[in-house]
Amino acid sequence: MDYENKLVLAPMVRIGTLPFRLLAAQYGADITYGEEIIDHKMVKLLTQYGAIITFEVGVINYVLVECKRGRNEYLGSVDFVEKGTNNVVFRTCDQERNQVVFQMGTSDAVRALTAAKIVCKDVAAVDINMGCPKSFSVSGGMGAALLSKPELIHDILTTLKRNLNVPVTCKIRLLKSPQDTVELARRIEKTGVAALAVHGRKVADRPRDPAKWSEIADIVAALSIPVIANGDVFEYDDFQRIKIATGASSVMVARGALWNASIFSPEGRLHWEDVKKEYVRKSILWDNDIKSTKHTLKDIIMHYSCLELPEGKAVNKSETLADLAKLYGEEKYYHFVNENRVLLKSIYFDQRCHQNHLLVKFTTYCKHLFIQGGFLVANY
Ligand SMILES: Cc1cc2nc3c(=O)[nH]c(=O)nc-3n(C[C@H](O)[C@H](O)[C@H](O)COP(=O)(O)O)c2cc1C
Repeated sequence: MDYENKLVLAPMVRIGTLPFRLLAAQYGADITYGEEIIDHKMVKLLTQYGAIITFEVGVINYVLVECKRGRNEYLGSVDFVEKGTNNVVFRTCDQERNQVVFQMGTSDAVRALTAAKIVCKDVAAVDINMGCPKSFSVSGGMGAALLSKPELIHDILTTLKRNLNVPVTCKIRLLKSPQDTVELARRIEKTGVAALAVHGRKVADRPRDPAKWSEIADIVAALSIPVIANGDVFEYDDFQRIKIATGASSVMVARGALWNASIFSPEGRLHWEDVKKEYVRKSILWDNDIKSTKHTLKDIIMHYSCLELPEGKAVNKSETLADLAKLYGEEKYYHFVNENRVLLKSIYFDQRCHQNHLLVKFTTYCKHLFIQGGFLVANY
């Protein structure tokens, strides 16, 4: 993975699922971070039987339950599914294999490595979130809590770096003084990370406080690894502005992309209503989780309009992707995608039963063009 001159979609909880990442990539994002996933979601210690590894802690026998990786033949995706609940914790696909970053929340090197090993063959890089100020993260010793524990940072990053074959990075916030941030960044660089993303705000700062690009510049000047600058990029021209102001190798954008993912397009932004519709179609195509789809739509609507208006209320009331398809006039598309999924899956399985590998390969290829390409379906 190359971190020079890249436009990067920032990690965003409940937003950065597969459809949103592909949307950003379609408009020009080079690297797309997934939403933060807590390592506990990938690996669990349970006091029950029937799992992969058992070991003793004190007098109790624990089992390590890992998320199961599988190809979803319906969608053409790779799913990591929580055992027991069958909830999809992380969904990706071959199309984004070389640009998707798996971001993780962790407070423990061994657990982080166990979780990262489950996904590392399907992603371009693994990143550790060291900036989240939310109490859920900090109280669990994750996110911004790590910023005051350089030994633990070192432990986590070196453990991942030594044992994974993909680049390892982390994303930090600014510390109280520029000197402290630079010192921490230097320690992080020594762990061998491939790049460092810096959100130019301090832990106590609010999103409305201006990002401190000059303090990102101090870090860039002190390091030789690529720095990814993040904070207050709202227009395409801001990519260049922040690069010049900080000297950073690459630029990461969160809210600017959430509100209009076509921010990455050098040809200029599309109308947000069109981008939103494209997001709905991609959510249908990849059978995105309804809660996350609604959450993303509500964030977009709140920015441009108001949730109390009819569209916002209708999104709130929607219970399924079919409801959203109806709301956005995408019913034909919804039925087309779902009917053809069933058809392609049945051909695929039929042929697999006959063990005709060439036919299976051909059908998989057609399916790839047909379903994953999205454009064929989207133009329907
Ligand atoms: C809705 C939302 C969710 C976020 N979730 C994450 C996350 O999962 N991991 C993370 O490191 N930062 C997360 N952030 C922080 C952003 O990645 C980014 O650092 C911050 O918003 C500053 O960038 P911006 O000024 O371009 O918005 C989130 C931000 C937003 C707005």
